[in-house]
Amino acid sequence: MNIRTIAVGIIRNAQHQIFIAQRPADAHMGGFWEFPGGKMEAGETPEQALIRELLEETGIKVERVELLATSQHQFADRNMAFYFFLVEDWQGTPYGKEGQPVRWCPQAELRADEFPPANASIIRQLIAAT
Ligand SMILES: Nc1nc2c([nH]c(=O)n2[C@H]2C[C@H](O)[C@@H](COP(=O)(O)OP(=O)(O)OP(=O)(O)O)O2)c(=O)[nH]1
Ligand SMILES: [Mg+2]
Repeated sequence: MNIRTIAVGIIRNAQHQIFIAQRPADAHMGGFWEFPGGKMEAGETPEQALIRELLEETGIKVERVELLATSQHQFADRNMAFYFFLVEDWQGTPYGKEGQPVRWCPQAELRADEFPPANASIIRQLIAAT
C-alpha cells in the first residue's frame, strides 16, 4: 500500500485558540473536525504543501511554521504520514474558503473524539501543553 503524506496546520492565535474546520460529510473522515491541510503533491516539501493548502482552504498567507510532530497512521484502506505544523505567524484572516464550517477552539478545549483517530496523539500533546 502506498503512503500519502499529509501536511496539517495548527493555526493558533494570541488567545491560544486554534482554528478548526469540519470535513464534508462525503469526504474521507467526513463529519470530523480537522486542522486545515491536505495531501503533499509531487515536488513539494511538507512545508510547501502546508503553505499551499492553507491558502486554498483558509485564505491565509503563512509566514513561519514550526514542526510540532510527525506520525503515521494506518487506516483500513490507506496509509498516511502526517506532519503537524504550528502556525502562529500569517497574513490575512482565516475563514472557510471552501464553504466548510469553521470555528476557533481554545487549545485546552480540543476534544479528540471530534477529530479523526490519527489526531489522537497530537491532541493529547496540545492539551498537555496548556
Ligand atoms: N487536513 C487534515 N486531514 C486530516 C486530519 N486528520 C486526518 O486523519 N486527516 C486525513 C483526512 C484525509 O484522508 C487526509 C487529508 O486529506 P484532505 O482531504 O484534506 O486532502 P486535500 O485537502 O489535499 O483534498 P483533496 O484535494 O484531495 O480533496 O488526512 C487533519 O487534522 N487535517
Ligand atoms: Mg484538506
